Amino acid sequence: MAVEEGRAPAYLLTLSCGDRPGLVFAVSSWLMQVGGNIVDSQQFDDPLGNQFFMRVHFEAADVPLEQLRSSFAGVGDEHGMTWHLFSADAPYRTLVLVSRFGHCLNDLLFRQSTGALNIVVPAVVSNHRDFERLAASYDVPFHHVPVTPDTRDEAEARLLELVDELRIDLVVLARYMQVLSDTTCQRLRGQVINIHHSFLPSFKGAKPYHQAHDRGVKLIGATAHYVTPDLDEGPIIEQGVTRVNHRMTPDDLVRAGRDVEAQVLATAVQWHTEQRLLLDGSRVVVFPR
Ligand SMILES: Nc1nc2c(c(=O)[nH]1)N[C@@H](CN(C=O)c1ccc(C(=O)N[C@@H](CCC(=O)O)C(=O)O)cc1)CN2
Repeated sequence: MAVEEGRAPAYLLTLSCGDRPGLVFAVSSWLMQVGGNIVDSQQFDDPLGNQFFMRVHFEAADVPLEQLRSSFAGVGDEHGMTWHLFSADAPYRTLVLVSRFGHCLNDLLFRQSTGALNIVVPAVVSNHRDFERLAASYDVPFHHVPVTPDTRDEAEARLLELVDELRIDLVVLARYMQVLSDTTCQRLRGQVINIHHSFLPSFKGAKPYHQAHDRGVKLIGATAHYVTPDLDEGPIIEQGVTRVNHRMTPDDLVRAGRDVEAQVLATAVQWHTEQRLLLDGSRVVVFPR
């Protein structure tokens, strides 16, 4: 996303630490020191965990990112902060994984092509070839990485190789139906977002729409979450629902769920790339627009 003509470069600072008086003063004093101008600032104090969370969008002329980082390090250390400081305009290098259902992949590629999402997609990876032509239609390289019980480790090694080779910032599981190993989840902690096709915690597993049909629910939904080794248990980023009824077959529910899945995933990716998500243990603090 280009810097607007005449505007100073913009940055995003996110931080979390044990709550105590003076944290906002410490951050705003540092911003004064570096000549930063606040565009937007949000904070949350988790009373149960006694944790403080903050997101600051600011502009600062003539101070390179690395200099801002080395300058803020002192503030971060003094207050025991976990912090991140990024350029607000740098697009996220996003690897998209898909299996047999392509509606979320298609939606992400379209939103990327129109600039609706600040991402670049250096590659699409799949354990099937169904969406090779879709990727080609967006000039995105396609990698077929088949997964069988015998090739699961090799497939994951290839995935991590691509993450390094392509300098990936974010991995999106856009209806990728293979369970990632503990090793891969640890290696990519906080960098993998999955779209699960149910309103979690209901209907975990591979066939949630059939489970929903059999249960006779009147609402179905989708959940975007960070991926952890425990299937469908990761910290929830965003959820959405739509109304259904007794006349609808499992296939009708699959069709009704597609748009919810695509919208929920796109929102989660947008919030992640705008540094609006901070992990609070097994929960996610969201600083929305
Ligand atoms: N470590 C994790 N990996 C993945 C997660 C996750 O939460 N943690 N989510 C899945 C996506 N998913 C539901 O959203 C899901 C995918 C696959 C299965 C499953 O049972 N897969 C079977 C094979 C199914 C098939 O080949 O079609 C299996 O792996 O044995 C359940 C839920 C993505 N990865």
